Amino acid sequence: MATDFSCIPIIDISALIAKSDDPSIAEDPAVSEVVRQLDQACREAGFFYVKGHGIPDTLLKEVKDVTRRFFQLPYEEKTKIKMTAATGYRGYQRIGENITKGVPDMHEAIDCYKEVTAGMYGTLGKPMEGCNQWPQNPPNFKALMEEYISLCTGLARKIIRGIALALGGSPDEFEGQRAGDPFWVMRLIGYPGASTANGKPDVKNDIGCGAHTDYGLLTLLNQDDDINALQVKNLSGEWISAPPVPGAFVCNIGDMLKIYSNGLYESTLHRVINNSERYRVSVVYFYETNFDTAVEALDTFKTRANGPNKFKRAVYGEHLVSKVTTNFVDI
Ligand SMILES: N=C(N)NCCCC[C@H](N)C(=O)O
Ligand SMILES: O=C(O)CCC(=O)C(=O)O
Ligand SMILES: [Fe+2]
Repeated sequence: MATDFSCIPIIDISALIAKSDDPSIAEDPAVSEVVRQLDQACREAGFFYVKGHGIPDTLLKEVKDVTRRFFQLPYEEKTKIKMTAATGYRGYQRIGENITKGVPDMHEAIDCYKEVTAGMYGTLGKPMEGCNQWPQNPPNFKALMEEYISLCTGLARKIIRGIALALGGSPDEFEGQRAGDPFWVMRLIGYPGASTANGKPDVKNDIGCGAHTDYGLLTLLNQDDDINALQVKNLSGEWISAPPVPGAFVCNIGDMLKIYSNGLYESTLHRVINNSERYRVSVVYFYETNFDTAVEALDTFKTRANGPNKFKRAVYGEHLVSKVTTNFVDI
């Protein structure tokens, strides 16, 4: 449940990282303090920063630098890995191709998804079937991103174990059928500076990405240092800035975790407006449930105390497909 938060908390999760697979995790005082902070942040804002996460700063920078260099290439080069329905919505989309609530977003991106092989999830998974399309240069682009995805998957799993405890469940609540085989999405995104987007320097407020919620469990956002562009909506309808905190990820709750928590945790609306003159890059990793799992409120004392089920059960893959197949113009 979002409140009138005015800033987004920073949580040092190092104790949780150290103990996440320890059988005594639930009794560790330092972990309990992290869990308390996660619970508070998820209830009040649905957004928080994490530091002490263990992913090297050099890697956070490298994935952004490689992304930035890709977007500097001429359009003809970028469109060699064009995203279409036939590629399973994987690949490059130009500025204005992604639409949010009917309005074109002022960003370009490479979208990647966990591989879906033919017939893997029957008709449900058909639109997402395909392999990712990676740029040829630098030659280690694919390997670098796969390494990053693997580290983000491990990190998100650990944070989700903490969130399971925060919800009054067992740390294993999201293993197995729920998210033991987590689907993932990664978006490499570029937002032109205000002047480039408009052709003149004085016009502001072009929407880099319109107000939306994320679709799955937990998002790990690695945003450019020094540019303040991400905004998060609080209960009063005010847009609160989520400025970059170097070395930290911005984390936020997705629609599936809202359902699992029976609305105790909100998937908070957020948007991007790059009013700076500079081109902004973000690398966004989305940790999701199993593709074909049906999601409904967990049965823990906290979710039960929040009253009868507030949301209809949802199948994550259906939710994703309904978004992906309506998110783009002209493809
Ligand atoms: N996989 C995720 N969460 N992508 C978020 C993209 C948000 C913009 C999209 N046009 C929308 O309207 O959802
Ligand atoms: O670039 C950002 O800061 C946020 C992007 C985002 O919200 C998304 O891709 O879902
Ligand atoms: Fe988002």
